[in-house]
Amino acid sequence: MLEVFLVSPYLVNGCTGKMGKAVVEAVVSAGIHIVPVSFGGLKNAGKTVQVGGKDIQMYGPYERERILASILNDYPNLIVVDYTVPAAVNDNVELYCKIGVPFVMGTTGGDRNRLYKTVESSKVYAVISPQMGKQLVAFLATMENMAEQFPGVFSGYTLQVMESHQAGKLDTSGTAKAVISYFQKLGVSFEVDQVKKIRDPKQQNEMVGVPKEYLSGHAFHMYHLESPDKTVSFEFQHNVCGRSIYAEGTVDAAIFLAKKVQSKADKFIYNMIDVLREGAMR
Ligand SMILES: NC(=O)C1=CN([C@@H]2O[C@H](COP(=O)(O)OP(=O)(O)OC[C@H]3O[C@@H](n4cnc5c(N)ncnc54)[C@H](O)[C@@H]3O)[C@@H](O)[C@H]2O)C=CC1
Ligand SMILES: O=C(O)C1=N[C@H](C(=O)O)C[C@H](O)C1
Repeated sequence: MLEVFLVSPYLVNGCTGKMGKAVVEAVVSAGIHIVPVSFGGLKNAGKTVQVGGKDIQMYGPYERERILASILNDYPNLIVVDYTVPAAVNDNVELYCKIGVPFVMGTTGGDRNRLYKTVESSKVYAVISPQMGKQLVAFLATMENMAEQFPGVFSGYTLQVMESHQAGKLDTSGTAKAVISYFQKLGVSFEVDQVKKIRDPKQQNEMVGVPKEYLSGHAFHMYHLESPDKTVSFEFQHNVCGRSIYAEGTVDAAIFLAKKVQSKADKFIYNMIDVLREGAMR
């Protein structure tokens, strides 16, 4: 039987940011309709900006409820994509849940426990993940499997974590936090505040090896494990330059979510491992 699937229009919040722009461009090139509205910070409120060849009307923190409700009325299949800032995560999720609009949350940080509680009590469909890149999601899934199958296998090992991102990144890597949670299940004693964050472009280029052209948009991660007697060590690295891997994954997440909404799936909250497992990443 042929699958009947209505392509949903997407509204991308934070569309003037690095990820917001990359996602709008990926959505446009996938031939999906962009709703020409976006919620951002105060700086752009009231402005019309050009992103991905579209004129997009920006709104600040005020009037958001009225605007989003009216957009959902005009576009009942709407999917919201959020790439804003950690400080906006919880307010945004509360708004999406209040209005009842399905959303993809790519923004990291904020109070993650509160975020999940809000979504759980609202029965709004959502994909929430600090990492949208297909191969990186597969790495997270592998770590999750190892932690489930061999809990405690790295007990006594010491862990060092380094992450380097563009100077403007406000929080500690959400991906590193996820990986650390798996290492904790594997028996390693390590807290997120022990992560070495590198935000200085000179150090990033000279010490970490980030190419100069990607200093303004990169995500390099290194995890080094060592046995108590220092005779055994492990190192995991994932280094990403640019934004396209996440933008493509976000489009996959939004298409996946639209299908879940339209099929009235029993489960409401998904992560990218769910999207990958269902074969929904191109
Ligand atoms: N899930 C994933 O795979 C990825 C997640 N990210 C996350 O996405 C988020 C955004 O990253 P970038 O685009 O690099 O940041 P950015 O700083 O380039 O963009 C942030 C955007 O948020 C807007 N903004 C500022 N204050 C706001 C507010 N109060 N409400 C709504 N919008 C506001 C800014 O105007 C800007 O458009 C970060 O949390 C980052 O960690 C980034 C890359 C991949
Ligand atoms: O801010 C970024 O750039 C990134 N954020 C995500 C995170 O915090 O894990 C994903 C990737 O590291 C890029």
